[in-house]
Amino acid sequence: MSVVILDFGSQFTRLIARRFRELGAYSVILPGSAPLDRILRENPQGIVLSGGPSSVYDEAAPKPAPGVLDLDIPVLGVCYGMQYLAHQAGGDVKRAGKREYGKADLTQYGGQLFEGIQGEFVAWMSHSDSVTQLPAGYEVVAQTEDTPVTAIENRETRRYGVQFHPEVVHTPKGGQLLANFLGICGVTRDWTAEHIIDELVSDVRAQVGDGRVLLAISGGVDSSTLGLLLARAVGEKLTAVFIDHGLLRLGEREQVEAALKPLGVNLVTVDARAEFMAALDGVSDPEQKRKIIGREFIRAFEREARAYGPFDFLAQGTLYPDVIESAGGEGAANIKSHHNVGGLPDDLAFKLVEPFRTLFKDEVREIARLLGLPDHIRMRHPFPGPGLAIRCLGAISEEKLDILRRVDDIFISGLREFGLYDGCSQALAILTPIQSVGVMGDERTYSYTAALRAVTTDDFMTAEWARLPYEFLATMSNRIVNQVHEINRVVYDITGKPPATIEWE
Ligand SMILES: Nc1ncnc2c1ncn2[C@@H]1O[C@H](COP(=O)(O)OP(=O)(O)OP(=O)(O)O)[C@@H](O)[C@H]1O
Ligand SMILES: O=c1[nH]c(=O)c2[nH+]cn([C@@H]3O[C@H](COP(=O)(O)O)[C@@H](O)[C@H]3O)c2[nH]1
Ligand SMILES: NC(=O)CC[C@H](N)C(=O)O
Ligand SMILES: [Mg+2]
Repeated sequence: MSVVILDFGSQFTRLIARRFRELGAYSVILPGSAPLDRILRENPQGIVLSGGPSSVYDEAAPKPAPGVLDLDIPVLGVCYGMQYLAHQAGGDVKRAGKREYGKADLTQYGGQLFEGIQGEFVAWMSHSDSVTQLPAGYEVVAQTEDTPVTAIENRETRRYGVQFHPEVVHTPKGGQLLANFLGICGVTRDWTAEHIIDELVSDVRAQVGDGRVLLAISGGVDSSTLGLLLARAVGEKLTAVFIDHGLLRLGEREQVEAALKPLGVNLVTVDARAEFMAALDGVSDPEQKRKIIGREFIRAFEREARAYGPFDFLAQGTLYPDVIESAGGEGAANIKSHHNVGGLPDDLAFKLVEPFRTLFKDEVREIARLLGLPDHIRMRHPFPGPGLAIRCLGAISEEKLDILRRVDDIFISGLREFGLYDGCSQALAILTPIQSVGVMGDERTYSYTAALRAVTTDDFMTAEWARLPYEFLATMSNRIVNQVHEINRVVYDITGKPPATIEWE
């Protein structure tokens, strides 16, 4: 039993599935045009039609396959999906005079979808078209100032539509609305992270068969959790490879080895420092750096495959944000090439095993908890695969990496010492190429500026800069300038994501 989500190209389709998972419901995303028999194979108790960039009145507008809307099960249309329901039932959809983008308050609401919801309802909108004429059998159940038809329902046929996006965090009561839809569908909400683990294990077994797997492991939460999952799925056929590319933090190699040992995965550490440094020599463009790092990772895995292999599969702890930022979504823009997705070389000889590709970080942490990953790894701040290379702006050098390593160590140890580490989702130091004038011990200095950054976020898709106490920042600034002689100025980054990103490159 499931809910089938038909994808018409929205940026948020995966978030609908994610909200259902949070509510304990199992859902499957299929292409918008999936044939009826494919949908029926999922035993759907309800169908969601996602949003999308098209307009329903366009000739080429995507549609569900014939017969899908004749099924006698509840259907929820979101944005484009609602417009499609209205259009298909004989209503009218037109380009609205006012485009609604961002937050809107519902001026009134009621009906089955909103049952039990009270108080103000903030809805997040992103549309240019609106339903201008209601089809027969439907009634309007919510409105905003600019959009008279913001939610519709037809109780008899159990067809529902919302113009806003209940799946995004900016619609705070959207989860309740989706829960109401699950109730209307009669879905039993017993789908838990344990089920997800069982499903991932059986998917991996089906994909890998008798093949051998090389797991790219970093000591971070995603790949360590994957290590435990793969140990359960394929056991002995697994070799975990940790690359020291010379871009790690102070003492990190030893810490990672010590942390991974008790997990019982078969671990190989590879020293690839010379190869990475040679390949990055003189390269200053951030995308080029990322592509080179992606390629060097694969070349290093290939060398290990020759030594310990052969391996048919390369397993990586890739998450959904890595994919979408690397332009992996339908029509999505390339923000930056994550080394494990957009940075992969074209001639990749391994087949990829990436069971977490559709999940978000907090979901992986929940899986990690159930698989028994120790908390010090589970709650560790993420550290990007390209490491310090994307925090040492412009062309890197051993000297610059060494400066950055010492600054980073002071900042991260300081956060722990002051009990602030767990309150931030991620913290980092950046070495800027800016040199400026200072005065130390009555002498003129002309040295580098270090930047500190700390953010809070759940899913790393959006983030706030952390409001660290001034006293703490003052202590950090003092320690850094006193202990790292190459630095004479420290700044704190006060930009959210968007408009900035978490890493500076
Ligand atoms: N030094 C490394 N050696 C081997 N594989 C790595 C290394 N760094 C990253 N990877 C691979 O790239 C993937 C993506 O890196 P990413 O940093 O997003 O995840 P992570 O390190 O597992 O977790 P976290 O995000 O918490 O740091 C990892 O899951 C892992 O498969
Ligand atoms: O393994 C990785 N390979 C990469 O190429 C990469 N780029 C960014 N990140 C991490 O992803 C999250 C979002 O970062 P941004 O806001 O900078 O895009 C943050 O947690 C970043 O540290 C990466 N992780
Ligand atoms: N987000 C959406 O689904 C948008 C639907 C449609 N393209 C509109 O602009 O109204
Ligand atoms: Mg990492």
